[in-house]
Amino acid sequence: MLPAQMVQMMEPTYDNDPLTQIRQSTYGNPAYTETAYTETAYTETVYSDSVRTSYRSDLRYTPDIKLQMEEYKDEFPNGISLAWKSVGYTIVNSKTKKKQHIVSGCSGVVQPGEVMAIMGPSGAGKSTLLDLLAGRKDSKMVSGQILLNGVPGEVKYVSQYVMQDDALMGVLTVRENIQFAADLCFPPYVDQAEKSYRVQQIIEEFGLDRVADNKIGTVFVRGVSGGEKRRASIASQVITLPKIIFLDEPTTGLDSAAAYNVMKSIVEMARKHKLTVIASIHQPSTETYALFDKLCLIARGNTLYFGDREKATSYFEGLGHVCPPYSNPADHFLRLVNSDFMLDKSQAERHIDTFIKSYDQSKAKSSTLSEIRGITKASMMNRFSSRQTGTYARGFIDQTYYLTVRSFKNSMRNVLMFWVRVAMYVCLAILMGTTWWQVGYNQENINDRFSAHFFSVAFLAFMSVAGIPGFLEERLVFTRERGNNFYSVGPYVLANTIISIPFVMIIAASFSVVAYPMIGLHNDFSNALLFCFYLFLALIVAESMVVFISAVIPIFVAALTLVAFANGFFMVVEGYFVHREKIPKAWKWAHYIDYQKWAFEGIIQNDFIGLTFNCKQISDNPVKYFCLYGDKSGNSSTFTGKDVLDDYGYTEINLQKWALALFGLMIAFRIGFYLVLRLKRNTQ
Ligand SMILES: Nc1ncnc2c1ncn2[C@@H]1O[C@H](COP(=O)(O)OP(=O)(O)OP(=O)(O)O)[C@@H](O)[C@H]1O
Repeated sequence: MLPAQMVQMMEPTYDNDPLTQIRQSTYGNPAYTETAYTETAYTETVYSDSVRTSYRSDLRYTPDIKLQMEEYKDEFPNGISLAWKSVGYTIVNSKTKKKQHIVSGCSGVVQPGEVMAIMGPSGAGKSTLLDLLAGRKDSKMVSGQILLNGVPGEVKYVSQYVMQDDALMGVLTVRENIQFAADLCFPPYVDQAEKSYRVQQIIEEFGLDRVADNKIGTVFVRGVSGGEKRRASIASQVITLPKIIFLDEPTTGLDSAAAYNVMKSIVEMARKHKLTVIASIHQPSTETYALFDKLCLIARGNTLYFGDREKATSYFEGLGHVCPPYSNPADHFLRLVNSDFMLDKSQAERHIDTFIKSYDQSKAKSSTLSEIRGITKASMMNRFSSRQTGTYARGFIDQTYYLTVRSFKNSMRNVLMFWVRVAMYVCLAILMGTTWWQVGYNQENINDRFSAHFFSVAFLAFMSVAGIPGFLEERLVFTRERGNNFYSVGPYVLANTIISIPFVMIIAASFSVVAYPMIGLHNDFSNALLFCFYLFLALIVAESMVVFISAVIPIFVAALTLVAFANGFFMVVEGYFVHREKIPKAWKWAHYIDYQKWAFEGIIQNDFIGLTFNCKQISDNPVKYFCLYGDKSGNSSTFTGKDVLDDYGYTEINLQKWALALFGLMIAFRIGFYLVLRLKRNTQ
């Protein structure tokens, strides 16, 4: 039974609906307390003062219902502390085969509501430490212990890793991007109104109210500022208020004011919702640095200082490194521990060793260790238990639905991706129509007809390369969202396939409507429809090949070259330039996997069969004709389209089977696309 139904069964006797409270608690509302289900009356504040809800809990419910509801409430209303003891990460150097300590012996603790900065010079090990704490490293190479509320546990069930890039859909608004994340991250029993409420709340918390309905921005559309984009990206990734948040350099690429605003939003959110936040950061400004509660300063993978941010200055003063007046402490520390530019290598090593040793013997370290001991529960044999939700909040169908809706909006609004292509195809159709204008039914027009069909298929398919930039942009968003477990590969590939159908249909139809009558092809509506259908099939295979190749090599120039090469190659082995029988044995296989061949042959069959062509009259008395095809005795004035196809050896074409071959190729490329994306995740 869903919680919503359970709650409705309770028939509350108060004015305000407790449903909201109970549902909110399911995704971590800190205002919710453990007492929510005790059988005494109580009042509590939910979300904001403006939404003050009071209710009595003398409700009619059975013990069973109570149990189920307990399962859905916020498991950790007071947040989760994160502690790490002697954490290390060691790799084996592939060249020297020697062990290399990337991070070693790091300890620390961050309490709920606190925000910690990991700082250090470039290559110090910040990202590695962040990944270690987030449980993103291969456990075989990891040493030490990660403790959640004092006991070992799986960080991934209670945390979110916010990646550095702002991969958002540029043509969608800030609200739409965050709403998409909400749709996929909240479980199905959280209804639309509640999700929208939560979206509005996080928009306000991140100071995005003013630009909520502005587009993120693309190369064509001026969107929100860099700082707003970063905040929108972070907001969309923490919409469910995970208890622990890891941020990989959240301020990189921003000016100091934008960086400050980003960090301020994060800090306020952490305080308000008792979230534990850890961020790696490069050179924060004085104001941004002052927002942090704790500092973990590392170099060469070792801790040089861990503790309260406020105490760091006096700690280094104690070591004789006074922070000059009016200077930024963060800059001061980073300069102090940066040995990259020391010419003497051993001197540089000694310089860092001094800091490592000083910290090992410091009060700062011993008080950190005693704080960890303090929160360590009596028995370390216990494991941190949290509700281990499935990997995804929504099922396959929901994921596919939300992805399809978003892709549809994206394509409709993305001028570059779609409408420019449609315009280009229509222009090409006009160009072809005027060039092949009313191609006619004389025998000298046969070649023109073939070339019109060849060019229609080949050029339309070739121009599917125009989809590469749009796909690569979307792929970045996919990579981030998949990393955040918004959805799996299957729904993404399915949505991508579904959404390509209407758009490819529009392209095929807009081309056919213009080109077909202008060229003067087989004058029958059903033939025109079949022409359009075959172009549609060819294009959908071409699109599938584009996404497959772009998934294999997600680099624009490389993908473009490879797709162009494949299409060029398919043109060569199609059987148009070189007679099918003359294609060398070595390339025969390519002829059969060539989608252009199946489309071209289907289209010529559709056009030629049923048509009659005129031979050339060569004498008046007696009347004699010269026929290139069919009856060449000179007595016949016409020949059929079938005669032409027979002459070229196209005797076995079956329209249904040829369409099936195209469909099969589309499925094959889509399966390849799916496998590549799956495989890439596993190897990342
Ligand atoms: N898997 C690995 N194999 C080899 N070297 C590694 C590996 N992981 C990390 N390193 C090395 O360990 C060091 C620390 O890397 P890390 O990316 O954590 O540093 P960082 O402090 O985040 O650097 P930056 O600020 O420049 O991003 C670097 O010298 C890096 O090359």
